[in-house]
Amino acid sequence: MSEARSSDALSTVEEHLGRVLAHLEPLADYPQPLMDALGLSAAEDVVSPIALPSFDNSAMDGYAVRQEDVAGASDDTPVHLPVVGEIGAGQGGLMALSPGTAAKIMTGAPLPAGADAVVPYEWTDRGVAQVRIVAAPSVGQHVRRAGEDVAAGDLLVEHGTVLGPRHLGLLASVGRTTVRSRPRPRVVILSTGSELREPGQPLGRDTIYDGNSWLLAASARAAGAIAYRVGIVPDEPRAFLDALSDQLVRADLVVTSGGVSQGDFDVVKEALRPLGTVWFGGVAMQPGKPQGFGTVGEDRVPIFTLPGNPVSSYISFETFVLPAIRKLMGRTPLARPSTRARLTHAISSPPGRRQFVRASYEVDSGGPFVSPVGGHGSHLIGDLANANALVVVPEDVTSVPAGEQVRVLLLDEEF
Ligand SMILES: Nc1nc2c(c(=O)[nH]1)N[C@H]1C(S)=C(S)[C@@H](COP(=O)(O)OP(=O)(O)OC[C@H]3O[C@@H](n4cnc5c(N)ncnc54)[C@H](O)[C@@H]3O)O[C@H]1N2
Ligand code: MOO
Repeated sequence: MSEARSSDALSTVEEHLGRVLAHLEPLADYPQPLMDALGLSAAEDVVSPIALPSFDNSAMDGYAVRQEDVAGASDDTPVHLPVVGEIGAGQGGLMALSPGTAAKIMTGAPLPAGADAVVPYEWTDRGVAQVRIVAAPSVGQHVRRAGEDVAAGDLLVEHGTVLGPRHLGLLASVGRTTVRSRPRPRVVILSTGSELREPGQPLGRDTIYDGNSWLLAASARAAGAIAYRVGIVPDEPRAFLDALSDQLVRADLVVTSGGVSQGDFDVVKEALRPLGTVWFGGVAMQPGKPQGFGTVGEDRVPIFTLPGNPVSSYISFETFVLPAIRKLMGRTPLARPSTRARLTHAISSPPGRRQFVRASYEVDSGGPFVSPVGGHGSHLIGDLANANALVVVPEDVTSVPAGEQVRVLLLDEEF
């Protein structure tokens, strides 16, 4: 962004999101230790270097046999075989089984050459020198064949897969120690406002606790980022710029809240405008109209300047910052997918603005339904905490009657 601009005309949500996404590229991938890759997007096709199982082995504790030696075994016609050895898991070497003999074998131990079945202990007298066998396995029974699960060269994890516990377990099982993936973006969060105090500190009559930096840091972490919550910066442009430049070294993204509307102490606007690299303007949405986005510092770190009202801040995060974090991480889809539900109570909405209505989403025998929670005020954080969804009312709609099917964003759903 080469110069600061602002305009009275509102951008649409899509225009602003486009403005944001155009400035972001996925972070460079590198091989990460398996545990660090949990929840990240794989940046390689992982092909198995080995087969699984990698050798024929026993599925039961019992005796390795040649099936033809025990084919007739029953309670009435038991078969007796000399026991020529014992093979535990992790032991085995290259032992071969001669015709007419059995070897004790434990679950997971390699099947000796010549053996083609395993008789479980339960079908025997568990003999040590000689074993009495009263039932016959079929050929191959209780044997786990090399390669029956995974063949060497199989594609294990496709590029773009979000790595979960089962993927990581599989990668470790084929001997991988790392997997190429995109790192978690480091998101620095700053709250501005001389009225703010840290939770735990005493409050005066004119001060409030800084809820936003926690709300935003938790949202960033929930989105998969590493969140650095810097906390409170007073309404002084110098202090804000100092705090910001201290943080840039560890930031892939900066998110501020407050100080971007029309007030006399709008510190973020005042401090960043002269840089000429941050756009400030209005977006046709409610809450969340005053927005800013651009880059700061030599490395052009992207910065979001979100409005200070807590609900505005949160909904701005959901609408713009969440897709940005997902783009940096190489995750798709970028935006939270929507679903549809029946609206239980009528709602009104300002013309020309996309409204995000806090709501509670449930499903009963009549299908999904959604009920507005609390009022419209952007300060109503108590109501926000009781919501699990946002009803999206389009810009050209000013009222929606009860019973209508509406578009809903489910806030706690993985995607
Ligand atoms: N004359 C106008 N006034 C306002 C307009 C407008 O268009 N014309 N827009 C309103 C809207 S909409 C919003 S949203 C807010 C955005 O204001 P700022 O981004 O400048 O935020 P502040 O003024 O700093 O704070 C607004 C409000 O939020 C509280 N706040 C701020 N930070 C925190 C925090 N970290 N934790 C909890 N609460 C916070 C702050 O105390 C204020 O009450 O502007 C409207 N005004
Ligand atoms: O847009 Mo403000 O964000 O309505 O409260």
